[in-house]
Amino acid sequence: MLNIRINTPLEHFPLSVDIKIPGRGITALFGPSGCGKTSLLRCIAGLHKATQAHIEINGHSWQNSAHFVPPHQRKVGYVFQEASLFEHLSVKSNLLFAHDSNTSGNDALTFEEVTHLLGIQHLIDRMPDTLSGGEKQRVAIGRALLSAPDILLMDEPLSALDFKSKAEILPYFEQLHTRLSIPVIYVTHALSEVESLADHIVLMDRGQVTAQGNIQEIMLDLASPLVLFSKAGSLIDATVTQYDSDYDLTYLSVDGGVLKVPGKQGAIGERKRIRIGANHISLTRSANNDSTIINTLPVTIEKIDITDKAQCNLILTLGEHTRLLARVTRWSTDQMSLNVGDQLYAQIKGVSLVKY
Ligand SMILES: Nc1ncnc2c1ncn2[C@@H]1O[C@H](COP(=O)(O)OP(=O)(O)OP(=O)(O)O)[C@@H](O)[C@H]1O
Repeated sequence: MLNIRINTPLEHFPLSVDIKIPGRGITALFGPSGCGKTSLLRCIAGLHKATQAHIEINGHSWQNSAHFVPPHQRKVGYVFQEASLFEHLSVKSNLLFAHDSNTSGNDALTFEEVTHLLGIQHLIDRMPDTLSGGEKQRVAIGRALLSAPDILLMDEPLSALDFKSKAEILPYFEQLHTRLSIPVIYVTHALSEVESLADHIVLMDRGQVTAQGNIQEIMLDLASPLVLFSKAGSLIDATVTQYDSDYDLTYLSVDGGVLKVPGKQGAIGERKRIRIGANHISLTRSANNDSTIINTLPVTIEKIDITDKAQCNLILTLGEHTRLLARVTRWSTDQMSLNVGDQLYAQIKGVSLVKY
């Protein structure tokens, strides 16, 4: 567990945060440009000495009013936008540069594990200038991990990469996600990265935290800024149960029903995270089959929130414990006399798989 309380001036506003970050999993730090995300990472790493701070990781204090642990004594892996590899050293030498081989007692990853997880075994004899952007970034992540850090800080690690390299690197991040037993703080502007990688989220604006918590819950919190995004939606857990080769459809079991998605989407039993856009849900009172929409699930209205004159955000419960966000017009809410507690059918027009 990471406890961070910081109050320190920045150029235009103070950085004033009180955050608790779980001891494992990926926490996305998300917010507009200039809101203080990098400054927060620099304070955690000790690269910026906050005037008032209480930074504690796994019970060890890195900073409080009485002491300040210098950056080189903090076990931090730091990955930047641009992979800053030593150009005159081979990939292997880059990886071994800060390798701490005395840490085999704890849960640190070995050289073989890191190169395997990041798919860079075949690159170790190459020089950095022969690598693609995505490969360089994977090596930079490997180097950070091999220093056996207590925390991994990633500052927009994909933003300098083109679309193809991003798509290539994301599955490796996913692998890391399941294997790493240290907390990762991942700064990004891209909601799609948050949705596919994050377990937790800290939303920031002008140096302040506007929401923090489990990503699935924050996306459904009607008071959170994420709900107001035009691309607002819900993330739900699913398991692959069947593949229909006649129609090339994969069946995904979710709490409260089954969803069908086009194509072959993984092996039976594989767990997936799926996203359902709030604008992709229509509500009906009967489960009619008279539609081209293939996914219809029974839901109950838990909350209705009038967002503006035209639209309402609805929280729907599905199954035992799953909730969905739906955005409908205020006109239809009135026409259908929708009320909290109503049992309806959600016709789901688009389901996307966000986990690789
Ligand atoms: N060492 C510093 N001292 C004072 N102010 C700083 C310092 N470093 C950055 N700032 C200011 O703090 C604010 C936040 O900058 P920061 O780089 O932390 O934001 P960010 O959210 O990471 O932005 P981006 O997403 O564009 O990278 C900016 O106004 C910046 O000018």
